[in-house]
Amino acid sequence: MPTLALIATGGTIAGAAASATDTTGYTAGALGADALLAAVPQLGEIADIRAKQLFRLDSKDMGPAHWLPLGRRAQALLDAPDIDGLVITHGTDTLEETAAYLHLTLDSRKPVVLTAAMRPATALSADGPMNLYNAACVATHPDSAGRGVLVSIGDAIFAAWGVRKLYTHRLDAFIGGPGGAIGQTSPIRFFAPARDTAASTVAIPADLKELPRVDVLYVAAGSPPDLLDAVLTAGAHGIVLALPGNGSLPASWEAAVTRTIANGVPIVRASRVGAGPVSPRAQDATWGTRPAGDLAPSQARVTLMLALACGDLTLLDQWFGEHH
Ligand SMILES: NC(=O)C[C@H](N)C(=O)O
Repeated sequence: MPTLALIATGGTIAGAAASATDTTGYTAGALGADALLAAVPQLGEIADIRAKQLFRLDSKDMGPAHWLPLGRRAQALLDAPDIDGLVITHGTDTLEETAAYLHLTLDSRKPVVLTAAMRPATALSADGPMNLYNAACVATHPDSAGRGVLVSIGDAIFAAWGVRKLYTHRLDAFIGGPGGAIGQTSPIRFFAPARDTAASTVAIPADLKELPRVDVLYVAAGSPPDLLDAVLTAGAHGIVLALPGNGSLPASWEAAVTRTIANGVPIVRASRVGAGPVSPRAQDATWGTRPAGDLAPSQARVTLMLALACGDLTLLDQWFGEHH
């Protein structure tokens, strides 16, 4: 029987409310890893699971300060010869950021699967137990190896790269590139063959205490470019613009963006639209901007933080340009 490590970080999957019909007024992360496992005795049929409670957070309160220890803990478990795969339970709100961080920093061919839930564990028809079960099935499946970090939620499997939460309430809240499906007739099916994702991972400096600050600016119709000054004054080392449409930079922003990049602060063109890639434009060469490709602003920010942490912005051209 395979051995899986489970890292529990909180989220709605571990949420508890006062009543079974309350799906909004609950405390995320109230239940520990043992309670999550106890709710799914069937897990014992597919793996020997070793659980570790790392955080008990609503993922709205997670950030770079949590990614660093989570990543180090995950790497140590993946390096252990007696561990065959890793499942991480997480809140849905910032799951896409943690997934991107782990995807770019974990160095292992063993499966790593994040899972979450949209209803608290105490709810009628809670979705967490099935999601956890499915995540364990994915993490023990031979086809999951070498795919980088995966996300399993709502009977779907997503690659971490490009996954995003699109719906505030739906149980299948996430979208992403072609991943796979989990169903009754064909238990686990990946839509594309595995690719070697090892080439896209980076080794962050072992003594790194914090990731460089990168801010996301939401550019609404008529938003003034002096928003850039606000985040630069606050100490941003990089900026991601959540721009209208296909990462369309308003004419009124061009001079300030070009000047900011010339002063050594990289700027990424992402889109505030909920789905679809941002394509390269000829003007990127003039402005110095980089298009975010398949990544939402949230994941583009993580990627820029890591490139800055490694002191190598050329990593961005590889990361934004590729499907991982
Ligand atoms: N569905 C959820 O998990 C939402 C919750 N606020 C969290 O991200 O922790």
